[in-house]
Amino acid sequence: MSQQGATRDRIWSVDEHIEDILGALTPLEPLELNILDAQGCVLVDDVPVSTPLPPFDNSSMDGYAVRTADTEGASWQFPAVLEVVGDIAAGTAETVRVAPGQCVRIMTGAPVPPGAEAVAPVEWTDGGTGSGPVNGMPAYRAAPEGAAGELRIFRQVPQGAHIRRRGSDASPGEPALAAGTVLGPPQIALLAAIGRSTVRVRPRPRVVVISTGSELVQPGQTPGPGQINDSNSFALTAAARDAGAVAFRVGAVPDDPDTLLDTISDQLVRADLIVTSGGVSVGAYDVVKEVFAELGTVDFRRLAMQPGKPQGFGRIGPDGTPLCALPGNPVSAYVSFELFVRPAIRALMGVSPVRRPVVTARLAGEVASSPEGKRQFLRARYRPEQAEVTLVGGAGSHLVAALARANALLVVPEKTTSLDAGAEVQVIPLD
Ligand SMILES: Nc1nc2c(c(=O)[nH]1)N[C@H]1C(S)=C(S)[C@@H](COP(=O)(O)OP(=O)(O)OC[C@H]3O[C@@H](n4cnc5c(N)ncnc54)[C@H](O)[C@@H]3O)O[C@H]1N2
Ligand code: MOO
Repeated sequence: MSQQGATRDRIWSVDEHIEDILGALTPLEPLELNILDAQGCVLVDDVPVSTPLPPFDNSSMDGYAVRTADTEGASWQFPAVLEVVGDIAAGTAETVRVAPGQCVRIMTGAPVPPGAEAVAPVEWTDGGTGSGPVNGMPAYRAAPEGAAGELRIFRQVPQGAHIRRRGSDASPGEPALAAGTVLGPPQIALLAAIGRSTVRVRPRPRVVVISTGSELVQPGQTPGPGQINDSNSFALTAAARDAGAVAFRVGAVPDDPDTLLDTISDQLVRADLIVTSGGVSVGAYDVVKEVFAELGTVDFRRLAMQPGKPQGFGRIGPDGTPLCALPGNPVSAYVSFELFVRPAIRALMGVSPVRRPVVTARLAGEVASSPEGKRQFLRARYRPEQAEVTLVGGAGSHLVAALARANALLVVPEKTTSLDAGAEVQVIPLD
């Protein structure tokens, strides 16, 4: 057999294909992004705390800033009586000194005035009403007189009570976030809190999704005889977004080499990765294979898996943009995406682990037969509470309705040709 023939006849394992794809990719160059645009991205540099958090001593309660000695022994029968000498709202810059026998009305988040050592919540006081404890303060506009007058405090106020100290959450020089952190909402909160408006991250890859097939029409159009709706471009675009990419759905291109080449050439400018579906098998109109096999930079292989046997991966265009050519059957395209494209997107983002976790579960029902020598990915419903998994639909790679009812893939290893009910199996949850 010729060398070429040997390569053509070779069957590659799922793991070999994943490793070849990952080995060919390097994370995208970092970009300075607005912190919200950086959501889900990986931080490239350590971010130190640049400003103390909280930035100044402030009150954690709506109440009165006091000198603690003035409240010593205060009780319901013998309240401390203090003069209210000011009113500090959050955002106020001016400060009033609290002298012995005085207090200042203060709001949550407002700076603690000099002289004050603690805050008495308004509920510990008469709120200046001259009667018993109150539940809150009247609005300033309705009762501006609440900012002055006499206040009774019914409890002794401990030193430092209800004061959030400057720097008690984070101090300058401490690490705020380490390089490699994936920015979720709490991390974005911290960046904003320390005053960072932008941050250097590996950006989300821009993924262009193109489906191929002259039989395809777009949802909303009426399929003619022999035509079907293009579902892959939607599934793959959604899956790319789910994996963290910025995805562009180009839609369906007919099985015409020139149209496909023109379309892809137009898309290269906005693509870090191109994903195609269809046209990779052995038919006379398998346009993706026809176009890219000729260029020589995309390798088409058969894998020992079901669904998803025919696969292509390589580089195209002047910048060597990576391209994943997935098979057209809807379940094959989706499963291939989960196994190969999702890790590729995560590798480009610098996120780890790149692969979805695999869990062990008990099989409810049986797998009557599975092809020997192929790793089979059956659609399934996984119930984590019971660590149990049930098959959904059959093995056919056209079963898109069953796919929509599944939330996991059940992995049947290459050497396994059937599984008994109750068997311990490997499951890839998809959510
Ligand atoms: N003689 C052989 N025929 C086939 C083989 C083989 O080894 N020898 N492999 C089969 C396997 S396995 C697969 S998977 C498919 C892969 O085919 P292609 O990637 O070339 O895909 P198409 O032929 O274009 O389409 C296959 C199937 O999927 C439907 N399809 C395609 N695109 C979409 C879309 N965007 N949305 C919805 N459905 C789509 C298409 O209509 C076909 O029914 O080849 C087997 N054949
Ligand atoms: O590999 Mo195909 O994906 O079995 O239908």
